[in-house]
Order: sequence, then C-alpha cells, then structure tokens
Amino acid sequence: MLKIGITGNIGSGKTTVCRVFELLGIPVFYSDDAAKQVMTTDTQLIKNLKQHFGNEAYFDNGTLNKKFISSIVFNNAAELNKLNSLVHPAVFRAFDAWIINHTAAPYVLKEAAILFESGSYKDCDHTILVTAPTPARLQRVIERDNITIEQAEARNSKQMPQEEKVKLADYIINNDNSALVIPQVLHLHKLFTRQ
Ligand SMILES: CC(C)(COP(=O)(O)OP(=O)(O)OC[C@H]1O[C@@H](n2cnc3c(N)ncnc32)[C@H](O)[C@@H]1O)[C@@H](O)C(=O)NCCC(=O)NCCS
Ligand SMILES: Nc1ncnc2c1ncn2[C@@H]1O[C@H](COP(=O)(O)OP(=O)(O)OP(=O)(O)O)[C@@H](O)[C@H]1O
Repeated sequence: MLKIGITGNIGSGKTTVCRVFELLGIPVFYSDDAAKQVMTTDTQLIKNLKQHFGNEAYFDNGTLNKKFISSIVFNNAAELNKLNSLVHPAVFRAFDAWIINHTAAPYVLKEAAILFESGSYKDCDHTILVTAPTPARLQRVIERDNITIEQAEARNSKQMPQEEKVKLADYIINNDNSALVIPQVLHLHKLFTRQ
C-alpha cells in the first residue's frame, strides 16, 4: 500500500483537499489532529510539556492551552523546535498504529503542515503539495482562525517557503482558484490506483 504525504503552507487548503480524497474513500491521517490528541492523552508527553513550558500549558480541566503555547513557539524558533522534538515522536507512533487499520486501502494520505520540515516525507512513497499565493493563504487563516495579520505572518514565517517545497514535492495541487481542485484530485487518484 502506498503512503502519500500531503502538505502545504498555512492556509493553502490541504485539509480542504484531503476532504475530497476522503470522499473517494481514501483514509487520511491528520497529523495536526493527532498531535493535539497525543498532547492530551499521552501522560509522559504531558509531563514533559508541563516540565518545559510550565503548568500554564494546560488548563485545570486537562485541555491544551493552545493560545499560551502558540504565543511562545510561534515567536521563538528554539521553542518551536523543542515542542516539535517532544510531540513528533508520539505522532509518528500514532501514525504507525493508525495505518495497521487501513491496509486494505489502495493508498493512504498523511496530511502534515510540516511534512518537509520534519523529515517525515522520507517515509512516504510520494508527496503532494497544495499551493496558493501567500496573500490568499494569510487572508484565509485570518478569517478561519480569527487572528491578526501579524499572528498569521508569524506562523507562516516558521515554515519552509512554498517555493522551496515546490522543488521537493512530487505532485502539486494548485488551490489558487485558477484551476478546479476536484479534477486535480481525480487525476492523482487515478495515478495512485493505476486506473
Ligand atoms: C502550537 C499549537 C498548540 C497551536 O494550536 P492551534 O490549534 O492554535 O493551531 P494549529 O495547530 O491549527 O496550527 C495553525 C497552523 O500553524 C502551523 N503550525 C502548527 N504547528 C507547526 C509547527 N510545529 N511548525 C510550523 N508551523 C506549524 C500550521 O500551518 C498549522 O495549520 C499546535 O499547532 C501544536 O501543538 N503544534 C505542535 C505540533 C505540530 O508540530 N503539529 C503539526 C504537525 S505534526
Ligand atoms: N480555494 C479556496 N478559496 C477560498 N478559500 C479556501 C480555498 N481553499 C480553502 N479555503 C479556506 O481557507 C481556509 C484554509 O483552508 P484549510 O484549513 O484547508 O487549509 P490548511 O492548509 O489545512 O491550513 P492550516 O495549515 O492552517 O491548517 C479554510 O477556511 C478553507 O475553507
């Protein structure tokens, strides 16, 4: 079974594109969601995160204080690296456990915002990059997450530039509204299922 990594910079529309693959019956592992999941269920990881970021990283009811963590990591590269080094091994384990339940699928998608930055693209048979121009991407996340342009730019600046990712990706899905997304998805689906 093929493992396909799918990524794109913040606001590119990778989650939206993944929903189309799901409509075709393709299982999608959402790394961002998995990260949030392990950060609230893996007791050793929770302990390590509290030890490093302080008890404020969690609310009293055990939920993650995303605003607090974001305010630290998206303004400091070393802190983001530390967060990544604590969280990513648990996400990789979650993916290995997840894929066991999807061996009947012709291929699976691993959606990750930082597929190339984290090096996890090396474990994938192919990679897809979802692209859109930076101003459109920032505008989308400002509206989706109700954040300021400065906050959106800070997050964007922590990611490898889209033009670098274009060089690394095997396939591109253009989501700038100049081309329809569904035919691009169907084209790749045919390739991966050898239809
Ligand atoms: C910092 C956290 C708590 C903020 O949560 P919040 O719900 O507010 O934002 P969300 O997760 O939707 O992230 C917003 C966007 O920021 C970008 N982003 C998230 N994590 C990272 C990261 N480690 N490096 C660079 N960009 C990132 C992505 O484009 C993402 O879609 C959260 O992003 C997190 O725990 N990140 C670390 C885990 C991680 O690396 N996740 C990404 C894939 S495994
Ligand atoms: N072609 C498009 N035109 C306009 N809005 C779009 C388009 N594609 C996606 N969006 C919207 O832009 C926002 C970002 O899309 P989505 O959440 O799929 O991006 P993402 O790449 O997963 O982002 P992030 O890395 O921030 O999680 C969403 O609100 C989505 O509905």
